[in-house]
Amino acid sequence: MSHPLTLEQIRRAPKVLLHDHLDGGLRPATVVELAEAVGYTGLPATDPAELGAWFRDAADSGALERYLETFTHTVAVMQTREALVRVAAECAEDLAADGVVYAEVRYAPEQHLEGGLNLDEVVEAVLEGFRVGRERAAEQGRSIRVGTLLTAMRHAARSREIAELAVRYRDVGVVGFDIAGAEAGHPPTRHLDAFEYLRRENAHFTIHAGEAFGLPSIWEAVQWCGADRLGHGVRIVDDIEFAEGGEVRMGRLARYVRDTRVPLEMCPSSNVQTGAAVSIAEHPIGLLRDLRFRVTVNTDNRLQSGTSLSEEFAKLSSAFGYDWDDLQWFTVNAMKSSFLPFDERLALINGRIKPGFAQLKWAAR
Ligand SMILES: O=c1[nH]cnc2c1ncn2[C@H]1C[C@H](O)[C@@H](CO)O1
Ligand SMILES: [Zn+2]
Repeated sequence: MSHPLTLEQIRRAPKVLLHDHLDGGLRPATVVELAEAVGYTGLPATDPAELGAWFRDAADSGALERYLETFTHTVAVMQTREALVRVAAECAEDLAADGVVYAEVRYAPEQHLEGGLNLDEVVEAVLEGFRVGRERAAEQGRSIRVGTLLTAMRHAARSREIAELAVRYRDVGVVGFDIAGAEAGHPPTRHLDAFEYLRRENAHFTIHAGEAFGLPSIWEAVQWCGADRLGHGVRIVDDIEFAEGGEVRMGRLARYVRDTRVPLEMCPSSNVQTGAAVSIAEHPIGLLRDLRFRVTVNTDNRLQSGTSLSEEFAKLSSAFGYDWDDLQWFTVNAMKSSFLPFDERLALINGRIKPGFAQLKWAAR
């Protein structure tokens, strides 16, 4: 096995992030300051370092439902325009500092109405925040592009409304739609109306599926709802068997997902925390990459996992011996799978990703 790449090396690579939650990526210090500003007294700690540790521990629960409870605190402090602008601006800055050149960041507008904002005002505040963050990153010599995905919560009943919101803002920074939240008991077909509407509108969407629930959820997302991508999708391995002698046998759904190049937005650390994977070393990403599924690497929730995209890649590089070629493969997969227009995807692949990796590989000779 070759030497694993170091975190510092990986930070320099031009990376692409497709699955990152805005309300799962706040800086701990910002949570503390915003809570103080809005009079939220429910935080489990007010020291930023302690609070960061609390989020990681609490999210380390082994169950998605418990993991999701931690969002009560971040969502509570994201109820004003100022808070949303600040959180989005810092998100863009933090991703750019980590070497991310293109990101799709998601959040659920319906969760940010408690302070009196309406859905459009929420979307506009977040778009403004990304604009501010992008400018600040540019001033520091880092260029990042951020697209937004609007999420509907799968236990709620506002998905059609949120899908319409995503279409309304699609020319000004919103690039797609998603559903998230507790998966078991909330199948994607409950939101079929929203997905059919989006398809009629030629719009893009991804669905969290195959994380806390298995193949039926993935099958519904792909075959009934028409998802362009799968959030996680890790349980697709339930449709892959090893015969004696090591021969791999894939079921029809696994073959369909691989053969039609359905992108899998894999989030290794998050999966270990929610129990969707046993450990990073045993994460199905190793097998799925070997079988040439269209795998991408993502953070999910940087706060809850105490991670960054570079750290996710560093962990994978240690566990699986991934080198620059592998990282470039994951990155090009992600860029190809983004919801940007094709010519813009190509421009990022040829103008930033390939030259960036070529330079790193040249320096490592
Ligand atoms: O990994 C996840 N699975 C399902 N739902 C999730 C995950 N990470 C975050 N969420 C939820 C909690 C957030 O409040 C919401 C919108 O970002 O999405
Ligand atoms: Zn997620």
